[in-house]
Amino acid sequence: MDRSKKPSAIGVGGSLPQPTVSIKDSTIEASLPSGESVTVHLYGATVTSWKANGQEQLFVSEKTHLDGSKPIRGGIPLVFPVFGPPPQNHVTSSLPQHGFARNSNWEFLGKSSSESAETAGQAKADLAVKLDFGLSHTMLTEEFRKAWPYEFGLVYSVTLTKDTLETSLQVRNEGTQNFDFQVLMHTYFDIGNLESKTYVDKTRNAISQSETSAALAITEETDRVYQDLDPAKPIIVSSAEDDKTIFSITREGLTDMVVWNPWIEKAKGMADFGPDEAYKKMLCVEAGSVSAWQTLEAGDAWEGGQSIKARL
Ligand SMILES: O=P(O)(O)OC[C@H]1O[C@H](O)[C@H](O)[C@@H](O)[C@@H]1O
Repeated sequence: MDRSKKPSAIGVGGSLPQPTVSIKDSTIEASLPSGESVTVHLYGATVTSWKANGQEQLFVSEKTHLDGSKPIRGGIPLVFPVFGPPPQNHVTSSLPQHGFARNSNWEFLGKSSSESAETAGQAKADLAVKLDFGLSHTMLTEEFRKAWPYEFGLVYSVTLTKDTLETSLQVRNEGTQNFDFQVLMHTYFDIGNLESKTYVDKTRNAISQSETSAALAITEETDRVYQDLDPAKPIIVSSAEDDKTIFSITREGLTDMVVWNPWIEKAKGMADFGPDEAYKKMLCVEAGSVSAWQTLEAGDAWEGGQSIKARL
């Protein structure tokens, strides 16, 4: 029997609080009725804040530029189409370090929210809000378009649920030529205080040849690329002191993981990193596909993403 046209009973369903989305200047903020929120800056479609369990989960440098003159130092900058300094004599050679996605103005494509099916006694438990952002070749500066002359479309989705932050990127080849790309979600985690406790990144399932230990202690400058990981097996960032999980990251389509902490000297050398000692409260754990090139054929699309749980 089709009851869709019948008025719903007062107090059921529709009267429950819904997610809110607000747009202010160049930022989009989404909040759930349970208090979690996420903020995305249109410059780079950079997630600049994720609040969950009553606290900020991402690190943003006090000295970051937010005016579009430099990539945002913190949150989740997106690396595309090249990771690190571009190789010489390569199609990406004229691009800046980490490509152009983090230094381009994206557009907000809209929001959608969803709820899990109502189950007895557990109505609408899994409320989620998704924000979509777009970047295409027509939106790039002339300089970037010349440096990477492919016709592409990116759709970046940021989904907030009570327990997770999910970020996923769809890359479309809208041209007639194949292109190669690398991609990375350069997540700066706020880990509280590295000084009073030692934190480790448990790359439990790393099959990298050089990494024999399942856990990596962060006690000095660290910049490593772990390759060929099983994306479904979580990377755990935990406190060595009490082995408590701080973050747990699963991925789809992203088999590499970069772990980076600049430590004291490098932190001091970065003009947009501050305060100097902030290296003690941040750790970058970056899900990506960077150790090889993904080839995307004309007309094809690729998708990859991460799902993060914090301080559960
Ligand atoms: O200073 P950026 O261009 O933002 O790069 C910051 C860092 O990104 C990644 O984590 C790389 O592995 C590091 O080598 C690099 O220093």
